Amino acid sequence: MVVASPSPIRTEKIRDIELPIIDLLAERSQVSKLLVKACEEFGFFKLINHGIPDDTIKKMEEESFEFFAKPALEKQQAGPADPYGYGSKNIGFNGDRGEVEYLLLRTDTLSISHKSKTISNDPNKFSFAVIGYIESIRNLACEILDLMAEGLWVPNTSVFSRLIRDVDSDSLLRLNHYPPFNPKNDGDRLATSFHHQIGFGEHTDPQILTILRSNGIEGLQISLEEGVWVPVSPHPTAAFCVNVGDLLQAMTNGRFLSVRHRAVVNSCKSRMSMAYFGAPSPRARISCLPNLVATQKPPLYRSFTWAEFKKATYSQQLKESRLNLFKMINDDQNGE
Ligand SMILES: C=C1C[C@]23C[C@@]1(O)CC[C@H]2[C@@]12CC[C@H](O)[C@@](C)(C(=O)O1)[C@H]2[C@@H]3C(=O)O
Ligand SMILES: O=C(O)CCC(=O)C(=O)O
Ligand SMILES: [Fe+2]
Repeated sequence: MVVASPSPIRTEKIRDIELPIIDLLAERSQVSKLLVKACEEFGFFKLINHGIPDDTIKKMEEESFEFFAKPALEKQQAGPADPYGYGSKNIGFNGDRGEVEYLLLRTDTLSISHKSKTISNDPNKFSFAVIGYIESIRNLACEILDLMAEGLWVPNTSVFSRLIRDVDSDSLLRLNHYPPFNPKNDGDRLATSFHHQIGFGEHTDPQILTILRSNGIEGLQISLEEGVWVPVSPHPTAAFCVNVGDLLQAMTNGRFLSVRHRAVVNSCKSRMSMAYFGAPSPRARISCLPNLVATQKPPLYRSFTWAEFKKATYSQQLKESRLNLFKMINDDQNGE
């Protein structure tokens, strides 16, 4: 028998914190300092004056809305999400569920052109919009990563961006749609449990960097302290919210934080988000940067390939802390 677990929302605290807003048009060394500070303190920030043309964003959003407005059977033509394709309510392969439907796409041109035939009645229009959006977002991600490297005084400032510029980069685009959910109007027996107001359960993003755009409806929350959730208010002009992924935390030897976040469902408005996850090639080896290691700060994680990390990610539930599997075991911790 399935028993609804008691609602955890009553034991959670919601706190209001304003995330840093970073203006990419400000003076370069100032921007890189602010980026480093934001990644160390929050792992998240909002971005303004990012330079992505409105039209590129608009075209992508229109395609996304059009797709989610289709009848379920048509959307399923793009699926199942194994892991690329269309999914609804089931997330990943380990029993996670949420009030969300989504489309997960690889970001290489060939795969988008191919997949678009199963997604849209006008595949050329769809692939044109997606390829244009991905190209702009990838360039933006690289620009941010180079600035971060400058702020960290890393000798080779393309140390992060070269990973996602790789032709074999495993970057992803995820389109999420959270239909409005009002438990009172839902006949589902479990509907009154808090579980069903969760659109996308708490997790960290495994990749290097995530660039998220939402349709101005609130729902994203971050947790800097266990049990305390901070809603990220949609910024009227900040088109993007950026966050550090697990790989960047590992490469910066824990200086940057890959922070837990989740998406909750709005009771009357439909929410849509588009997340670009910048990832390296499966063969890429991830190790912490030498200039961030010192006698007092030994490496926190062992070196690993993205293929290894991804395998661990997909074998676990959303909420698991995957980086823990790669922690160095040092003698102090063994009490020796
Ligand atoms: C339950 C899962 C879904 C996920 C793979 C995983 O096993 C654990 C991490 C999940 C996550 C979170 C961030 C991204 O949305 C995502 C695409 C990713 O790379 O890791 C998802 C995975 C997914 O939905 O397939
Ligand atoms: O929809 C959102 O705001 C967050 C989605 C998310 O965290 C993800 O897709 O990994
Ligand atoms: Fe996420």
